Amino acid sequence: MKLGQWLLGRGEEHSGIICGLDACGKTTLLYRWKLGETVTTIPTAGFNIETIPRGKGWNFTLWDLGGSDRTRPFIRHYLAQDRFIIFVHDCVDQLRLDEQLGAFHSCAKKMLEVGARYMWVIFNKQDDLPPNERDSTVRGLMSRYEKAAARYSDSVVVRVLHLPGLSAKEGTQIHVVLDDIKQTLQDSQKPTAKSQVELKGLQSAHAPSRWKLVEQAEEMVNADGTTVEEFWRLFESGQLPAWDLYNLLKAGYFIMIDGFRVGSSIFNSAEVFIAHLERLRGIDPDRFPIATHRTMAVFWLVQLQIAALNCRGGGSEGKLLSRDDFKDVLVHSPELMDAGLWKDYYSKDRLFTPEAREGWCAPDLRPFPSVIRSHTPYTRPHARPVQSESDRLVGFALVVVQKSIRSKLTRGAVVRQALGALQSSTIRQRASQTSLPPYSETKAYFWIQLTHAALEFLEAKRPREQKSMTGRNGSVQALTPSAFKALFGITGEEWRKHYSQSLWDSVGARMVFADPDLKPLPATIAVPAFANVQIARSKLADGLGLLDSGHKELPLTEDLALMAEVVIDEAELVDLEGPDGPIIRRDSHARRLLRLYRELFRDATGRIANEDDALEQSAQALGMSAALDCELPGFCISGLAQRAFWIQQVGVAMNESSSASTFEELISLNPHLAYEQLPLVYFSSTLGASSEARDDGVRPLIAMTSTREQIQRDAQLIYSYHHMGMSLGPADAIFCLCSLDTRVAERAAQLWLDSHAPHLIYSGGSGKLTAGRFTKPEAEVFADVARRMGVPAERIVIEPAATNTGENVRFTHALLEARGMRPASLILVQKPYMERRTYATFKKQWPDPHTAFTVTSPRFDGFEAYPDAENPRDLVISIMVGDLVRIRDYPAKGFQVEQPIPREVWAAMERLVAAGFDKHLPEGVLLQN
Ligand SMILES: Nc1nc2c(ncn2[C@@H]2O[C@H](COP(=O)(O)OP(=O)(O)OP(=O)(O)O)[C@@H](O)[C@H]2O)c(=O)[nH]1
Ligand SMILES: [Mg+2]
Repeated sequence: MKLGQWLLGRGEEHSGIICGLDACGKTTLLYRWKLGETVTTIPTAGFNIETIPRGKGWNFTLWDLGGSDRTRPFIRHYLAQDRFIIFVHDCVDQLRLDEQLGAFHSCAKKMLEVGARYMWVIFNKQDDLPPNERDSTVRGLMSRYEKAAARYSDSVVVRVLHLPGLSAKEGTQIHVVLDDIKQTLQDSQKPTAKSQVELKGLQSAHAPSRWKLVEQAEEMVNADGTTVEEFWRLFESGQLPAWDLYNLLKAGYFIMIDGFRVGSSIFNSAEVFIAHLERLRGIDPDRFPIATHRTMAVFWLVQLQIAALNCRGGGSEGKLLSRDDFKDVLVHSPELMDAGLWKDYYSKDRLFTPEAREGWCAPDLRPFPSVIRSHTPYTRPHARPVQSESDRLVGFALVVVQKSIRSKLTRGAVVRQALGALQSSTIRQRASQTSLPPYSETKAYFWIQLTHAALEFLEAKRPREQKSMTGRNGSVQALTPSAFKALFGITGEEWRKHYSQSLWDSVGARMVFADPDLKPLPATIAVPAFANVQIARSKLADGLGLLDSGHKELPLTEDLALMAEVVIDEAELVDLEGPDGPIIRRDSHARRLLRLYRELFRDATGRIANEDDALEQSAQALGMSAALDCELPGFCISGLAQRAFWIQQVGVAMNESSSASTFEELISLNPHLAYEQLPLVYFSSTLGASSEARDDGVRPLIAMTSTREQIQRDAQLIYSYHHMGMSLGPADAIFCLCSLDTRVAERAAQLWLDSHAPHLIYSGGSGKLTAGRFTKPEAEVFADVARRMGVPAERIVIEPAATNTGENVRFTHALLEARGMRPASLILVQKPYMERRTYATFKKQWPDPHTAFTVTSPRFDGFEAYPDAENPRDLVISIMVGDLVRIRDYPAKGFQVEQPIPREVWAAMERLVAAGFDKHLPEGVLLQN
């Protein structure tokens, strides 16, 4: 790639951002350049953008950023490595000199962050200075800025321009500014020895070129012929032909997907990943040298997670992600092929510390990207079908009017917010979608007015009909844009009755609302023919059907921006009481968000104490949501899953927006938070509403499959494995292993009553589970059951001391020996899911090698039928899981004979452990099979 292209982006496009405090003259300057005249300006709520030709293929695209405190932080969305800044200083505004310099510093810092190179500082409104002071004032200011700029001179070129008399209003000297910019950029394109060195330096500061990575990713993917199963087998057995980044990512991806499916957090998946790496290192430390590094493991899994979600966002909406998708994900996010990707987030000093190895450390350079961001339309410009301008504006107007009807704010306030939101989002989207027409205040306002007139008609004039027309709740809130358009027969050409084409499209009408030149705007619009009502009703039903199916797209950027504005304004009123209670509803989203925000900062005023604190806190919030051991008192969102979701979202947003120091800033930088139905973008509605989501809490960010079903399937699989299903013949004795479950006692007694054997042995003292619940040894409780069922006491042998299966064997064998009993065959009776372990233990430990064993248990119709009040489902699953691990590990210790464990059974166990059924694992166990 050519140096110039690299510096300035593709082709000859040169983009810059005009910055400076409010009212310093940015908009005036922009339109002086664009139109050659002075326009009447209002404070810019969002942005203006214009393209200004500068001779022979040189075009400047200039962004004019509103200078208010509220809009200034938005610069981070627009500044890029290849964009320059024109910083406008207002010479007249001497009271705010320090504030102006402060704004300059924050621009320079943002440039450092993104690696932008050039900034121009100009001094505006010199026409307003007394002529005799002009020169000295400007020179004084210049030296202040030059000094300030020196701090950044290593990375940023700041050109402080001396242009006597510069005035945007009068147009004096302003063209020299663009000339200087052009000249400087042209010069910088001529490769000099120095700039090549700089280029090299900058590139290695991090990041191989994206093309290289794309190439590498594609090469690896094309060369990879192994099937998913084959790969996993090779990985598990330590036989992968190469242990490179690609295979590492692939293994990490598989583990992440497995974790996702069972709802375990990235942190848990990282543990599984680490355990695998340790295992491989155990197999062959030379081939698999990667040592445990928890932060690094989490880092890569987070990157894979984001890549997976991005890829999913790119097309296969709603489809479950699986191991098979790895190649797609990688090609979609080739940056994963950059082994130094972590350098964007961590300094070496932070990453290579014992703490980062042992535990998880938050990144110190830049927070991880939030997953949601990649779903927002402005980074995913093609996510939505391209709409016509009128469709887009009608849809927007509908949201605005619906909001204004519901909101406590005045209609004027909502509309003002809406226009600002629309303006900035239009401009933002135009950056990636050049076909989008520019923002026009007149057009936007026209459609709002028209929509308002229509809804006014529905809402006020004809309440009864309105109900039948708008369906559900009889509320205009339920109207979808298509239903609305059908209902009123809106074609998108309505403006023609009111405006001439030339006024409609004029630059002036874009800037400020222009009164119609043909006919005044309507106050209300009547519903046309009845037929339209029918169409509308069916379209509305469609819309509602969609709503019910749960999965949602994130709304358009402008809708989000408006929602954000409303949340911000409502939040300001949250603490106010009106005559009939709080002004803002108790269950309003704004109230919840504000509360969560305050909780997360643990600071009643909602201000960040300092940046480190904020980072620490949001890192904690992430951890909290992962571990879900956090309860927010009074945070009234139904269900832990929802709560965890919002903690995660707000936490990530806080982590990301370190520049936001207030709730207001946080929300305007992260407007998606204002969308109440955000969880539905991730959760399917069924899962979100399920009782597990309410009660259990932990769920993956996206719902891959119902976790309950998966747990059910896995539990059944392990249950069936443990249950050996042997057929029974006559034997010398029935040997019952006692526990909490007296149904086992009954089964054994029944076998005796059915004459399977002359003797009935009960063995068991008090185990972990029965201690404190039975007042006497298990064997005695069990024997009581048998006696009640009619087994004579003299046929019952009681061994009341054993606390585990090994002791059952030894103690009972000794007891029988003492009585001179040497059974040649035993029927072992146990709980269904402990058959196999019991059998394997007796086979190994029973001192008489000639004794034959069969094993049985009470009958149940599958796993679901087994749990009861005394043996609750979750406990049983945990025990089954623990026993499966013992079946693997105990032969090596000499406790049991070997039993083969099918792979799918083991995998089911791992999923259950990841889902939290790990309470009965043997101590210090490693789960790799
Ligand atoms: N005397 C004088 N006034 C100017 C000059 N440039 C702009 N103004 C005036 O300053 C006021 C603010 O100008 P704008 O262009 O709207 O300022 P802005 O920087 O875009 O302000 P925001 O959009 O609020 O950030 C207007 O009244 C302009 O007429 C100038 O060169 N000289
Ligand atoms: Mg402006």
